[in-house]
Amino acid sequence: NQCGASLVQTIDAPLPLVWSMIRRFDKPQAYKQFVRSCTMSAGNGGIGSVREVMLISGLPAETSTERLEKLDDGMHVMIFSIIGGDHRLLNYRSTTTLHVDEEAKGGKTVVVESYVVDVPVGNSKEDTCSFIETIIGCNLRSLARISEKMACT
Ligand SMILES: O=C(Cc1cc(C2CC2)c(-n2cc(CNC(=O)c3cnc4ccccc4n3)nn2)c(C2CC2)c1)NC1(C(=O)O)CCCCC1
Repeated sequence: NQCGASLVQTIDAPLPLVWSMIRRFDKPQAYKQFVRSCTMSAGNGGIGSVREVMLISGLPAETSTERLEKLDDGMHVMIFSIIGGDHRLLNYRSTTTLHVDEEAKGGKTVVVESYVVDVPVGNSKEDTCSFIETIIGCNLRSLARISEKMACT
């Protein structure tokens, strides 16, 4: 029993700049505010790499082990899955793609992040989606803030 959805964030910054932030599999803390640090336990950031994510203190979970499934610098697609950690997200898989918003002059970037995950026993599909989408929403707004600030300078 899985749930999933897609979230969209428009960013007023050039696609290459936004992509340079997203593609750093070894540095999720660059814009994910619940992440304290990250170390690579396999690979050097390319496909098949595995990262050990340490969360900020005060959260129910402390760690997450995640594997990079796809990183396409031509199509601007990144896919990672969660393969371990002291949390309750099983079979979580995230797909993030970047697009240029042709309508907006000055070339804005549209980020689309989709996920699927098993609904944990004891939780409803709605609760699970709401829980995950709150965090993804924070991450995408943080990415927008940081990218737009970098684009200004
Ligand atoms: O951004 C982050 C960092 C991140 C990663 C993690 C867990 C290590 C995976 C957490 N977390 C999770 C938990 C323990 N609760 C669960 O497991 C959990 C699972 N089902 C639920 C279903 C319904 C209600 C509550 C649920 N509760 N304690 N802390 C956080 C805390 C909540 C803010 C942030 N993670 C994602 C990313 O894009 O990197 C985006 C969000 C999804 C995972 C990937």
